[in-house]
Order: sequence, then structure tokens, then C-alpha cells
Amino acid sequence: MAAMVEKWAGLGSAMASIIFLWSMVQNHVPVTLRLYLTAWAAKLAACFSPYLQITILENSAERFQQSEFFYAVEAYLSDACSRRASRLKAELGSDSSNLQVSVDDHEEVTDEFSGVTLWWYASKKHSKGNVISFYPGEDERRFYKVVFHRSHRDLIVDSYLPFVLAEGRAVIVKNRQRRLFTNCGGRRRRYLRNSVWDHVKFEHPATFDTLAMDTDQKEAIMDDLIAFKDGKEYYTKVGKPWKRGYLLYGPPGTGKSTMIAAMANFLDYDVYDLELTSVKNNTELRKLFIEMTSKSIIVIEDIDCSIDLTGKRRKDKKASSNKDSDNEYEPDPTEPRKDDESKVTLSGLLNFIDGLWSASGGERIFIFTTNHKEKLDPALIRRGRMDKHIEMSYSAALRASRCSPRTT
Ligand SMILES: Nc1ncnc2c1ncn2[C@@H]1O[C@H](COP(=O)(O)OP(=O)(O)OP(=O)(O)O)[C@@H](O)[C@H]1O
Repeated sequence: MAAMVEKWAGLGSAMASIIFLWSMVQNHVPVTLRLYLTAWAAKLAACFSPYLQITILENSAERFQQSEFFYAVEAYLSDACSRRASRLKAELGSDSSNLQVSVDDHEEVTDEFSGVTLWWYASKKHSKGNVISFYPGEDERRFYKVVFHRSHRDLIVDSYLPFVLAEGRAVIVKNRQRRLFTNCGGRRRRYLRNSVWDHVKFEHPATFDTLAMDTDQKEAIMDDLIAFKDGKEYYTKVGKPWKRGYLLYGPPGTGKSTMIAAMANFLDYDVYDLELTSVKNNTELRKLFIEMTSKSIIVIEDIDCSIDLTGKRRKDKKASSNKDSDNEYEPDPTEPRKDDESKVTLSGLLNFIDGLWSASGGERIFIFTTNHKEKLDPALIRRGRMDKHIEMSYSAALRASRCSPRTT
């Protein structure tokens, strides 16, 4: 018993010495050296620890692109492990109608795989950049960390993590609600949501059955869409990005928007309604592009009103567009440049469609609509960029109006 008491007393004095030494270090050692020492202490501890940890960040380097793996992990943990967690958080789902329950920050959840136990943690860390953000959450990077015994390294890396990715993807698909995105909402709101896009649930009821159009033409379009959707191998084989462009042209009210909705419903894709006049410059356009998910249709309506195809800039679409009118807005060279005018250039747009960036993500369809095909720059609509040109005519629209139920 006396030996035990002596042992505890020894331990107590050792602890007191460590605390004293640490407070000395805190007071007298410069911050940079202290951080260096802390990092080394962590490395040293890791060498002797029998456990390994893998971190999965929400954003890859410098918040550049959101990590699909992070969201797969989030979905997997919410679905498979949240019942074992004692602290959960509930948020509105992506379509703002369903509740999503997930594991709260700093909460530990255990999982088992092939008889091996693993521990997951969710947390946030502040980015080390010098940028000061005015919006909450901007300088924070969320991450998940999985800890396991180092003897199971191969099993975890080669089998468990791919399993989590596949399961998480399946959960995302199962819970998926198709969305209609816009870049027109308030800039501040989008920052708060940590995204450059706003979205609502996509609920347009149009289908190819309800679309009035020549049957052969309709079937040709559907075949083309199916070939695209199933064409991953083909695109890889021929070395082309997995994307396709459609130009829908014809007078107002001939069903161009309806056709887009029918395509989205047919393919089960999200729709990104890109308002070019709200995009500040080519850099912002690229950022919007990076944040688009795959399996999506990117729409630029009335492309001739959205961008000055001669290389000069044009005012707001609304200012210039009375769609039936031929009165074009002519930019006045003496007019001072306004900051809120879009500076997206034709070359920026061409890069967006099929430059190096266009290949990232894959499985995307670009659709431009116009009432004046003849006004478009040939470079913009050449085959390869806009692979299929579809004319929408009044005769089909007339058929549609005859078929639609009468309103009184
Ligand atoms: N071919 C069609 N099939 C089914 N509905 C049609 C067709 N054409 C027009 N409509 C109906 O006419 C209305 C206008 O169609 P829509 O908005 O798709 O035309 P649009 O060509 O996109 O017009 P705008 O150029 O003005 O944007 C919608 O209510 C749509 O249901």
C-alpha cells in the first residue's frame, strides 16, 4: 500500500513538473518555435502509436473543389452508423423539404469491417491562409477522420475505403432529389451556403410524351440521349470529354424550355440554369463550372442576348431583349464601364464549353437556346461544341396547343 502511495506521489510530481515546464515554454518560447515543437511532438507520438488515421477533407487543396469522397463518407455514416452516435445534427436536405440527420462535429462513431473496428470523427479546422472572410464558415474546412490499428492498413485502404465510397454514393443516389440550380440568387446567401449556386427542387412535369414534335425527330433525340448516357466507355476510348452540346433554336414559345425539361426528366439529371449576364468574368464562370456536379444539363437560354458575340460587352439581357425585336443594344464606346456588367468573353465561354476544364466531372450536357440562330458566332455552335442543332417550330407548338386541355 505504501509503495502504491509512493508511486502515485511520484506520478503527481512528474505531472506537476511537466505542467510547469509547459507553462515556461508557453511564456518564453516564440510562437513559431512552439508550433514547430508541437508538430514534432505529434509526429513523435504518431511513431509510437499503434493507430493510423486518414483524413478526408471537404474541399481539396485551397478549397478549390468539393470532394465527392467527403460527401460519400457523410452519406455512409449518416446511413450506416448514425444510430450508434449519441450526438447527431439535423439539417434540411438539399431540396429543403426533407430532414437529414448526420453525425455531429467532434462525435465519435465506431464501425466494423471484416471483424476490424474503426473510429470515425467529424470536425472542422481553420484554413491557414491569410484571407479574412466576412462570411461565417468561409475560412473553415470540414473533415472526417478515420482511425484504425496500423496492422489493418491494407484492408482499410484497399477494401474498406472503396466500400465506404460505393455505399455512400448509393445512399446519395437513393436520397437524390433532382435540383434546378441558378447563379442569380443573392451573392451573400450563396456564401452563407458555401456554394456559388442556389437551387430549388426540379419539378417540371414535361416529358417526351407530352412534347409535341415529329415522332421520328423525337425518337432520334431520345436515342441520342441514351447513347450519351451509356457512352462512358465510348468517350474514354476515343479520348473525348464525356459531354454533349445541343442548340435549340426557333421562335419564342415553340417549346425550347419544355424540351430541356423533358430531357432532364428523361435522363434524370440536374439542371443548371446559367445566367451569363450575372457572371462577373471568366474566372467566376470557371468557378461556377467547377462546382457543377456530373449528371447535369447546363442551360444558357437566349445565348444571343447573354453575351456580346463580337467580343464587346453587352448590357443586361433584359435591357437588350425584346425577343421579337431586332433592336439590339449597341454598346457605346464612350460609356463608362459599370462594375456590375458581365465581362465574360466569347473565348471564356468557348473555354467553358470545351477547354481543358470542360473535361472535369464528366457526364454533362450543354444546351443553348436562341430565337436567332443566324446571329450566333459560328465558332460557338460548330459541330463538336453544339453536336446537335434542333429546330423548334410553330407547327409543333400549334399541335401542342391543340392537344392541351382547354382552359376557360
Ligand atoms: N412543342 C411543344 N410541346 C409541348 N408544349 C409546347 C410546345 N411548344 C410550346 N409549348 C407550350 O408553350 C408554352 C411555351 O413553351 P416554352 O416556354 O417551352 O417555349 P420557348 O421556346 O422556350 O419560349 P421562349 O423562347 O420564349 O423561352 C409552354 O406552356 C409549353 O407547354
